Amino acid sequence: MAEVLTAEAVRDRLAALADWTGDPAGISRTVQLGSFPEAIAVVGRVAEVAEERDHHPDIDIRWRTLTFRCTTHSAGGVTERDIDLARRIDEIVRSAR
Ligand SMILES: C[C@H](O)[C@H](O)[C@H]1CNC2=NC(N)=NC(=O)C2=N1
Repeated sequence: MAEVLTAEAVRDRLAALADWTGDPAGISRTVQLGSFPEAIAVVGRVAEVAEERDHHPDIDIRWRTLTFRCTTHSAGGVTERDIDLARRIDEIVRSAR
C-alpha cells in the first residue's frame, strides 16, 4: 500500500503544483470553468482517469466552480498516487480552457 507523505514531502511536491494547497491530510485545487456544462465535462474526464487508476478524488461542484481534493482514503493521507492524480487533473483542466 502507498505510504502517506511527510509534511516536508507534501510541501516539496506542492512547489511543482502551483494551483494546489494542502498538507499530509489532503491536497486541493479550486478551478472555475466557463460554464456549468464545461465544468461537468471536466468532471467526466477526471472520472475516466480516476476509474482507470482506481483512485478517485473528492469533487465539489458549485455551478461552474469545481474543487478537487486528493487523499488516499485507505492510507489515511496524501500519497504519491494523489500527487500523480493532481498532475493529471491539471492537464485535463489546462486542455479544457
Ligand atoms: C477497492 C478499491 O481499490 C478502493 O476502494 C479504492 C478506490 N478509490 C480510491 N480512491 C482514493 N482516493 N482513495 C482510496 O483509498 C481508494 N480506494
